[in-house]
Amino acid sequence: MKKTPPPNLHQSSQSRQNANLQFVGTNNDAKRHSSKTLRSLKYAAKKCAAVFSLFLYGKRKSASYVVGNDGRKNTSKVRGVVSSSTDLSSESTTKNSSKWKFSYSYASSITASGQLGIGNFSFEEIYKSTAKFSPANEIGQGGFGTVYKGKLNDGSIVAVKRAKKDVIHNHLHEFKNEIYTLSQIEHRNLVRLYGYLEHGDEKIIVVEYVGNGNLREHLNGIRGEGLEIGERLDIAIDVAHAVTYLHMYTDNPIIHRDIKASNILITENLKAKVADFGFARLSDDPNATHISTQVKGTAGYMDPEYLRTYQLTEKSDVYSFGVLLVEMVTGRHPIEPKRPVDERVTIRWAMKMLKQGDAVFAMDPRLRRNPASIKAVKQVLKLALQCVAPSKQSRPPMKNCAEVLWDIRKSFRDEANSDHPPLPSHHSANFPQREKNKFGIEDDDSYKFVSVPNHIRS
Ligand SMILES: Nc1ncnc2c1ncn2[C@@H]1O[C@H](COP(=O)(O)OP(=O)(O)OP(=O)(O)O)[C@@H](O)[C@H]1O
Repeated sequence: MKKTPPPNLHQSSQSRQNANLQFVGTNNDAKRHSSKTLRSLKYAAKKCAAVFSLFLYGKRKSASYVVGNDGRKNTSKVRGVVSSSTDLSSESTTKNSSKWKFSYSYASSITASGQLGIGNFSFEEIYKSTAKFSPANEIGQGGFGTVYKGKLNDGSIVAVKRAKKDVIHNHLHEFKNEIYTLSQIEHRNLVRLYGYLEHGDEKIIVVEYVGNGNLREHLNGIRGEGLEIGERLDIAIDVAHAVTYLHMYTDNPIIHRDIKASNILITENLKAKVADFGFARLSDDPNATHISTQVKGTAGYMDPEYLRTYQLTEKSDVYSFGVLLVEMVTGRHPIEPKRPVDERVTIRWAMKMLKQGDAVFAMDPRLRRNPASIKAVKQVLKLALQCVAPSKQSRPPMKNCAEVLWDIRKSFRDEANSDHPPLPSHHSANFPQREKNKFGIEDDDSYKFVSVPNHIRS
C-alpha cells in the first residue's frame, strides 16, 4: 500500500494528456480499482523475477569500468559488474529477447490501467512527431541514446528517448529499468512516463517534456539569465522532495543512483523535475538495510562508501545530493581537471573554504553577493558537508535535507526582504542590464558587497 506523503510531497493527479497514447501510472481511479489485482500481479512477478535473476546471476563474471573526467555524459559513467544479490532485472537479461519480454510483461503488469504499455502508441506517430527523428528536434544526448522533442497528433508536446541501436544490448537493462521505475511513481518533481514502445530493434520511451533545459545548463549560464540564490534554493527543495518521495513514499524504496545536475530538468517556472531513472534500483524489501549491487552512477557524484562496499542505500543518493548542492552554490562541476590541484575536486575545495571561514570565496561568481545570500550559501555548504560525510550513518535522511533547505530558504527570504530592498527579479522588464566582467561573467553592483580576489573568480 502506498504510504501517505506529507503535504509538501504532493502527488500530482494531472490527467492524461493524449488519448492516443497508452499512459502509464497516471490514472488514480483506475489505480484504486485495480490495486488489489495489481498488488498480487506485482508480488508474483517480483518473485518470478528474483528467482530468474538468481538463475542468471550465476552467469555473471566480468568487470569493466569507463571513467570520464568531467562528470558529464556517457563518457563519465562508471560501470562495473560486481555482484547482485537482489537484482530484479540483471544485465544478463539484455542479450536475450525472450528475457526482455519477461521483464516487459513484468513492467506492464503494474501499469495503472492494467493494460499493456504499447496500446495505440504507434511507431509511425512517434516517427512523425519528431519529424522523422530530425536533428532539428534533438534536445539532448545521453548514455542511453538521443532525446527528441515530439509533437503528437493532438498537439501535445513530449520528450522521446530513443535508444542507440549500436548499444541497445548494453543499455536494454537501463531501458527496462527506466520504464519499470517510472511506471511506479507519480510526483510533481519527477518526470512522468507517458508510454513506451518496441518496434523491431527500436526501443523508445515517451516522457513528459520539460521545456527549460537542465540545471547544469542554467548553472553554465547558457539558459535563462542565471539563477539567483533564492531560485537555486527552490530547485534544491524540489529535488529533495522528489528524492524523499522515492526513498519514503513508494511501495518499496527507490534509489535513484544518478542524481546530478544534468538529470534535473527545469520548467519554464523554474520548478525542478528529476529525470533519468535508467540506473534506479528498487529495494525488494522495504526493511532491508541495503542492496548489494553493481556499481553505477556518474563520476564525481558517487558515494565512496558504495564504491568500496557495493552496498547501495538511500544514503548514496544523499551523498550525490550533497555534491549537487555544492555544484549549485559554487557553479562548478563536481570535478574540474583544469583547476589547480587543490581545487579539482569541488566538494573538497568548497569544504576547505567553509572550514577556513572563506565560504564566500567558494560562491558562484554569477550570484549577487549580499549578506542574506552569503549566509544562505554558507548554510547550504554546511548541509552539503553532512550529506557527503564519509559514512552513511553520519549523513542525514533526504527528508531532513528538505526540511533544512526549507528553513534556509525561509530565513533567506525574511532577511532579503527586511534588511535590503527586494532583489530585482531578472524576469522583470526593469532588471538592469549586467555587464560582463573580464572573466566573461555578468557583473553587477552586488559584487561590491564583498571583494573577491581575482584568482577565486577566474
Ligand atoms: N523529458 C525531457 N524533457 C526535456 N529535455 C529532456 C528530457 N529528458 C532529457 N532531456 C534532455 O536531454 C539530455 C539527455 O538526457 P538523458 O537522460 O538521455 O541523458 P543524461 O542524463 O544527460 O546523460 P546520461 O544518460 O549519460 O546520464 C538531458 O540532459 C536533457 O537536457
